Amino acid sequence: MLRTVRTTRVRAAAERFAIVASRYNARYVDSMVRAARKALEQAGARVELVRVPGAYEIPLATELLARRAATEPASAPGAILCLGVILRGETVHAAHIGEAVSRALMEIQLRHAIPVIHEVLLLENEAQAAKRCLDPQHNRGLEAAHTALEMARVVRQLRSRSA
Ligand SMILES: Nc1c(NC[C@H](O)[C@H](O)[C@H](O)CO)[nH]c(=O)[nH]c1=O
Ligand SMILES: CC(=O)[C@@H](O)COP(=O)(O)O
Repeated sequence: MLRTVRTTRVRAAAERFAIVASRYNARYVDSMVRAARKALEQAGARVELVRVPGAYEIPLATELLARRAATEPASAPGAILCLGVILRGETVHAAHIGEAVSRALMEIQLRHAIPVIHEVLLLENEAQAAKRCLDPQHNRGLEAAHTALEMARVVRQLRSRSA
């Protein structure tokens, strides 16, 4: 008897990534968001975008996304991309924000074992921002997407080895 075997190709669920991006200096941050989102979606990923007022608010949204991943594994992102632009002004406020955000993002990454991609840029002036956010050759949002894709793979591989 001829038996037909029907193979069902089950598409792996599209990998998820989250982007947390500040609205401050939106001309530059939005360009990074567009580049990151395009690269991730071209890689077949689904992207959740969370916008916050300024760079200083990025860590809280990142922490809440990481906590949700712990209680809802299906929502766990392969990585969280943090995008922002901090421009130095007349005071040390910019440096304080940059230092606090960098420390917080590293703590979140290690506490939750979720890659947190840090592209919250502390810059001297708009020329530096234009080069890193508007120039396709140097767009740090694209860099963030590539790093996110690679780190998601690294974490998957390490977890499968220890399983
Ligand atoms: N000056 C910039 C800020 N300042 C705002 C802070 O991020 C924060 O929203 C405020 O201190 C209230 O908590 N934010 C940026 O992202 N970039 C800047 O250049
Ligand atoms: C990083 C900022 O918040 C920036 O706008 C602060 O500017 P200033 O140091 O001139 O108050």
